Amino acid sequence: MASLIRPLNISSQTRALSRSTAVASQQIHDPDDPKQVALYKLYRPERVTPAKRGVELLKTPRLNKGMAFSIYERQYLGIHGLLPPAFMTEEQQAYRIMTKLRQQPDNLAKYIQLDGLQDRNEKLFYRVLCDNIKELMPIVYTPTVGLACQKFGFIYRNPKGLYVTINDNSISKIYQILSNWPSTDVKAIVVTDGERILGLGDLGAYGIGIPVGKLALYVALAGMQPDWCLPVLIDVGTDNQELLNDPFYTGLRRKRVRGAEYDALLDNFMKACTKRFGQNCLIQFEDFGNQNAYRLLDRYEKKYCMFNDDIQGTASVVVAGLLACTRVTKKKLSQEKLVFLGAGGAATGVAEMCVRQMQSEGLSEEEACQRIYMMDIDGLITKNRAAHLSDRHKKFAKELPDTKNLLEVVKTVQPGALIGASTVTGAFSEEIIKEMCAINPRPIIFALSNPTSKAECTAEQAYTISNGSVLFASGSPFDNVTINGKLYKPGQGNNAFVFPGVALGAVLFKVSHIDNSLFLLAARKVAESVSEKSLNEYSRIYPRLKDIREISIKIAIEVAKHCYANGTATLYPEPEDKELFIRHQVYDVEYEDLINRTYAWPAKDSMHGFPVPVIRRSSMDEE
Ligand SMILES: NC(=O)C1=CN([C@@H]2O[C@H](COP(=O)(O)OP(=O)(O)OC[C@H]3O[C@@H](n4cnc5c(N)ncnc54)[C@H](OP(=O)(O)O)[C@@H]3O)[C@@H](O)[C@H]2O)C=CC1
Ligand SMILES: CC(=O)C(=O)O
Ligand SMILES: [Mg+2]
Repeated sequence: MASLIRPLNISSQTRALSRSTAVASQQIHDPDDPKQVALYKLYRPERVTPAKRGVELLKTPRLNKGMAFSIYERQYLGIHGLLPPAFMTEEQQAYRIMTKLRQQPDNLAKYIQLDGLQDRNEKLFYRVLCDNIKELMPIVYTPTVGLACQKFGFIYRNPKGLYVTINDNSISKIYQILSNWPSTDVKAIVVTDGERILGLGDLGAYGIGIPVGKLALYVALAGMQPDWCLPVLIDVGTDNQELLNDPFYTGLRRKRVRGAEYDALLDNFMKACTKRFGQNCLIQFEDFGNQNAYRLLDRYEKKYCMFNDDIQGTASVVVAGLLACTRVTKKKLSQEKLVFLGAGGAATGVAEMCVRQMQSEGLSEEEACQRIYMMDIDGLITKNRAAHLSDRHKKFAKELPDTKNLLEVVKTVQPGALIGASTVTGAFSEEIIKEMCAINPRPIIFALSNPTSKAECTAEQAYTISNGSVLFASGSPFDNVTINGKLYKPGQGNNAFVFPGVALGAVLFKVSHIDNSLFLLAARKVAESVSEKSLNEYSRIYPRLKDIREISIKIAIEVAKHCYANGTATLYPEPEDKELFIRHQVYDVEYEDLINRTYAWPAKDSMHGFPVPVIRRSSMDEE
């Protein structure tokens, strides 16, 4: 421990470095600028002295600071003597957590430890998550969250969201449930019905882990306030027989309800949310099954402030990756041919956004669709299959023979990019990757299916088989790969680059509807955030994970500009300086002083009166 923690008076620059991701909110504070001070006072989040005291305060995760409570707080708030007499800074607590976490035997144990921390001390949970995002995102999010969902009944300890079931099918009942949630200031809901949890299929009520994980990223990657966020599981049963037989299953033991009753539940849910939390409450749909995802998006997108992350968020992040690739291939997206393995919500959303991007580059819609080839479980989408295709897929149908053979399709089409969102592990075989390399000097291969166990190929396979020429991305993270002494850093093509920023903009500027074109704007922001060094030195076509927080702010600014221009932003007066407005409201992972809760300018380098240790950045957090 002594070698890692050095008590000393460190310069503000060193501290800023060690906390760079955590304090984005304070980066432009200048107490000498009266304009900034005035705006800060106008936009600062409400602060009130907590009504809770004593043990009750220590058991409130949003307020608890453990041994970081100062002597004044301990005495004033009735907790003196309830804690060990020593004091710890937040940094020391974070260090202790990380040390223990790294000693856990596996990722599920790490997930459980972090889950427990979130239940005890919310601010410390986010502090640890923000400071170690590259190391911990695979725990709170894909791939470990998938395993946690599969084992949810067994590892269950505390509820972290709301459950609305088919037995609560009326607006008043759902309103009642929403009213039971302790925060009245909910501004964003992530909801799933658990039918398509990552690529793991129907996990029913165990799917609650996904909204919980997505909302943890709202806070960690965009600085949303935790009490604005509500995870919801809609339980209409499950068709997963294993779960129905599972003694620990936490949901309704019945087959899935479909049809009119299901639709009525969803309608009632949307109305009840709006009634309870207001018409600007954002509702993010997540991991709905193929037959409902697009249908519900079409049904609600013009009526509510909502989006489907798997369709629109994924589309945005994949187009971002493709745009970054154009800087290497020196070909516009509209000059590429693309083959998709999978034609569900994710792949179809991406294909449609590629069409929009190609149109912006001068192609007609028909010409753009001609460049896109899609395969589903029945094979290539061809004109022969037209009678059984949805309208969405008809426009991509090709005058080609039916085939289920991806290699044959790649040989026939000669695509520049191969994109997998199929949940088929290992579908991109050595032969297929070699064929892509024979066609292209820099083939684009995205294995987007989650979790890692479902990826169409691994990073190692893609880089090794292509001898490093591939422009690769995957939905779940892979380790770096070294070939012939050269280091390759696979980017994570995951909607986590997009949904936090879009949500932040939508919530802060009180957007009434999420216009689909926002996602194309977000894609361009993500693409332009990829550095030349990243592209040229490491073939990495996505930004670093630790940059997402700043990217989210950029995306939120784009959302604001676009929504004021098209009249969907309803926050008035329109903030003159949107960036400052955002930065003043994002969540700060530094503990607050609970008794001196004045509206003072936040101290730039508050040391809590104690020596502050320097925490070494995680070795995984390098470039
Ligand atoms: N990286 C990221 O950010 C994201 C990744 N994903 C991942 O993408 C995957 C798919 O998600 P989503 O589109 O929402 O799921 P869907 O269930 O909507 O779609 C899956 C698609 O894969 C097709 N498919 C299944 N088996 C095969 C096969 N053997 N050959 C060809 N196609 C096949 C299905 O065909 P059919 O339609 O005929 O059933 C369907 O079109 C998941 O693993 C998910 O985790 C999703 C969102 C974001
Ligand atoms: C990333 C994501 O949203 C998914 O795999 O479903
Ligand atoms: Mg999803």
